[in-house]
Amino acid sequence: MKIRNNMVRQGVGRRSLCLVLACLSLALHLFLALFCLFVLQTSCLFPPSSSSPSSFSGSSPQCQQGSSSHFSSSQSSSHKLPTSRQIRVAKMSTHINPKPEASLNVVNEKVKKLITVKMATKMSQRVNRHSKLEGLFSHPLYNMPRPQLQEDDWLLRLKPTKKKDEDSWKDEEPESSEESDWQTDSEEDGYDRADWTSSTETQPPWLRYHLGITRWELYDRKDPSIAEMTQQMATKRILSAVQKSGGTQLKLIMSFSNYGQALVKPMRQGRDSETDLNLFYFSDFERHNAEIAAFHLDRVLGFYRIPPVVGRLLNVTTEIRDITTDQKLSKTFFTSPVGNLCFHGQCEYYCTTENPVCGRPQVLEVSLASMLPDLSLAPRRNWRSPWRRSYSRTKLAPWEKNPDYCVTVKQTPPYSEGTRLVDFIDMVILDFLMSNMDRHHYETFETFGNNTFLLHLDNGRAFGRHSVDEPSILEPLRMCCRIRRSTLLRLRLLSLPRFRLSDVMRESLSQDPLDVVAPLLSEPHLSALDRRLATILQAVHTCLEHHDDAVYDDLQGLDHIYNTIRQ
Ligand SMILES: Nc1ncnc2c1ncn2[C@@H]1O[C@H](COP(=O)(O)OP(=O)(O)OP(=O)(O)O)[C@@H](O)[C@H]1O
Ligand SMILES: [Mn+2]
Repeated sequence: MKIRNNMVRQGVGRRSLCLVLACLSLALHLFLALFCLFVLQTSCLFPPSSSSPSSFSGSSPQCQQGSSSHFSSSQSSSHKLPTSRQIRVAKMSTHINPKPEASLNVVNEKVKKLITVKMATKMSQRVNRHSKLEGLFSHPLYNMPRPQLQEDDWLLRLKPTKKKDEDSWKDEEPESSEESDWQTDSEEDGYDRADWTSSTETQPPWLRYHLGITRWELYDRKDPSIAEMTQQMATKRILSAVQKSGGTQLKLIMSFSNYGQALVKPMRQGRDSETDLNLFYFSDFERHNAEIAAFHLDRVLGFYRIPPVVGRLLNVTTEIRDITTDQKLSKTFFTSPVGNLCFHGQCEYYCTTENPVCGRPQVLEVSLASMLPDLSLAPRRNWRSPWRRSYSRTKLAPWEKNPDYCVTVKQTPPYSEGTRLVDFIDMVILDFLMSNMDRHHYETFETFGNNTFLLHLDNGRAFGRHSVDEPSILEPLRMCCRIRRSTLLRLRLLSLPRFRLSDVMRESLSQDPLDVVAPLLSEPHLSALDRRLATILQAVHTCLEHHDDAVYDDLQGLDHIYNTIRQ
């Protein structure tokens, strides 16, 4: 009887425990469901704030409807007239493809949504933490007075609107100040309606970026258009994808509904796979994460000479195969033995079935670099680097045979005048830090003559190895012993624990949408940056011991800035 009572009591106790647990679990699920609903509703990317260096940070999120689900197979071209009436802060594109891969599309959209949610969480976490990057960018060395710009210091200028003479003005119907300078109503082919005027609020961010290019830099770090542009490249609907000719490896040009365009490089190998030591540098695959990291490094160094780059997850089916009008490209799609959608395109190197670019099963990581203004508007000059490498496996380049090579270079125009040599050394420093041996050429905007900054294009072969450094990249600095004072001071700043290059790079890269998939640079690559920075500073130190003119003083009259670093 006693035993039975005990059993009954135990039974009742267990049942009420189960009931409590069930209730708890129900409440928890309800809470989670409500929470998810809330997060998904508010999971828009944050609009950029002009005061913050963070690409996606800002005060309050803005949500908007995604663009229409209409697809077009027409190829964009630069002669088409522009679009987009308002600057939009787009949320991750949410179009639904009515075609067969609809279910896979839904999966991809979920991945994208997850990233958006994760990013929002990251942003809110970062607000509370001390930001080394913000500290760095608020330092006087990153806020130096900008040179007074003359009219011919701008790359592009808007044509002045025709001035009407006073009398005829009175006779005519006055024009609205809002009248568009560029108008299209080509919505039916997928492009936004264009209603742009000379007023910046009406222009899409990529146009404002182009209009902001000057003789001295590609963009102003504090210009909110830059963050808006990268955000749009990462999220906006893609209307066209075609192969880009030129260069050796596969690249695509993608066009967006607001007439913006990007140069796309796909992920071809694991982010952490180090380049085989037996490969010549020119045999290495390009890396999408190197293009992204190079943009961030150039910005952290205070150069602003790399077109803004951002990462994105693409759907190989709907965002490349289905929309391309490029016959050469479309012929090369195939499904791999494990069911991944692959393609290889047509180009000089690695465009073969043995070297495919593959989605998983169709999600592909890519880098998108903002396109520079069309060559017809802003022609560029291509310069051979005096320190270019030999493509031969046996021959040495001239600079490898002659220890006094720089003496000649210093006497040869354009290196004998202006800032060309120190600009070149800046590029050498960037390349040594990221171990880029592929700088055989560089470009400048023709209209600025010799007196301008150097574009640091094509960084796909950087960040290939973290375990070894490549001393030959630093040879121009060692041979010429010349460096800008402002560059040297920023390098010193970045070697201090308070800022530390690896820390600010980690933080800067965390702003990229792909960083939530996996860090864009692994820790060994980040530590390599600190190690290489120490090597550069040591090389400069050696120069300072032997040369009085090692430092090119670009801070004359700015002693207060110089003094803040010396202390
Ligand atoms: N952001 C950009 N906007 C416009 N043009 C660009 C941009 N980036 C690169 N280009 C142009 O495209 C050409 C090819 O690009 P890139 O050098 O990246 O390709 P690549 O295949 O790596 O070339 P290579 O094999 O010569 O190293 C460049 O020489 C440059 O003139
Ligand atoms: Mn290249």
